[in-house]
This record gives sequence, structure tokens and C-alpha cells, in this order.
Amino acid sequence: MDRKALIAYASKHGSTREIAERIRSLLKEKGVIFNIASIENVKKISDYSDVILGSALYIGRWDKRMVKFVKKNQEQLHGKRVWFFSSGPTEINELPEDMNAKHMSSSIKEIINFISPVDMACFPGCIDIEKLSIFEKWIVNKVDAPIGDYRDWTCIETWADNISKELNIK
Ligand SMILES: Cc1cc2nc3c(=O)[nH]c(=O)nc-3n(C[C@H](O)[C@H](O)[C@H](O)COP(=O)(O)O)c2cc1C
Repeated sequence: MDRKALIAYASKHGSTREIAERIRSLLKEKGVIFNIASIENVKKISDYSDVILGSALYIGRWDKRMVKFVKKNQEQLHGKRVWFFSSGPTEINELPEDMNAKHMSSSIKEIINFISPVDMACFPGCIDIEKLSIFEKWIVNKVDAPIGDYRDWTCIETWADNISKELNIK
């Protein structure tokens, strides 16, 4: 079958982009090629049958660019196989399924339900203090968020592996 696949990410400081790149390389190893792009560069999705969308979380929400994209393309996404992932929490004391519910972008819950994704994941993120603006540093300080790289590559690769299995059996 002539199938095209896309992975698009919304990342401010690069750590979500790196997660997207890791997912893409794992899928490539498994023989599934995904085009990859930053979300603002995705102009058209009609050619794609499988789409992975990943966004960083900022102040309880997905990156605005991802919210805009998902709102604008919801009808088309509804007809495709879609996977979502968020990356953000650095306070890791929750079960993955609780993290998913708690950190799902509240602004577009209904749209996500309408799109009916195959799966949604929420991965721990990374806060690199050197990259933050003064305002971001102030917020991180105010909420006492743990600084550091909490990304769990095994967990990310397991998730990507499940996608490859899903793609190979259909
Ligand atoms: C100002 C600020 C606010 C944040 N707010 C949240 C949040 O509400 N929920 C969350 O899980 N993570 C939050 N984070 C953590 C980021 O989501 C995390 O650093 C993520 O890995 C950043 O991705 P990026 O490097 O792709 O931009 C916040 C980080 C900063 C700097």
C-alpha cells in the first residue's frame, strides 16, 4: 500500500524535537519511514495516512502552534491514524496513565476525543536553565520545578515500538 507518514512536533527549546527525532529513528529501524517537521512547517496533511503529533507542555497547555494546528486540521485528522505525545513533567511521581490525564491539554480535550487517536502518551521532559528566558526562569523558580533532563528514552522507544507493531499489522 502507498502509505505516507508524518511526525510533527512543537518544541520551544529542543527537547521535544529530540524525542520526535528518536521516535522517527526507531521507526526507521523497523522499516517505517516518517517525514519529520516542526509543526509550523506542515502545510498539508492530506497525503498522510499516519500522523504522530508531539508537543511540549507550557503552563498546563500544549504549545500554541500545536493547538492551532490540531484545531485547524481536526476534520482531516479524524480520518487518519493519529498518535499524540506531550513532553513536560519533571516532577515524576505519577503513574504514566495519571500523567496522561493530568497533563493532557485542557484547551482541546474535546477535539482530541473527536480525532480519536490510536494512543496518547505523556513523557517526562527536560528543563535546561541556560535556554530559558527571564520570564520562564521566574515561573520555574516560582513553582519550584525540578531542573534537569528527565526524558525516559526506554519509555519513548517502547512507545515507538508499539506504533511500529500497529503499523505492520494493518
Ligand atoms: C516556563 C515553563 C513552564 C512549564 N510548564 C509546564 C507545565 O505546565 N506542565 C509540564 O508538564 N511541564 C511544564 N514545563 C516543562 C516543559 O514542558 C519541559 O521543559 C519540556 O521538555 C520543554 O520542551 P521543549 O524543550 O521542546 O520546549 C514548563 C517549562 C517551563 C520552562
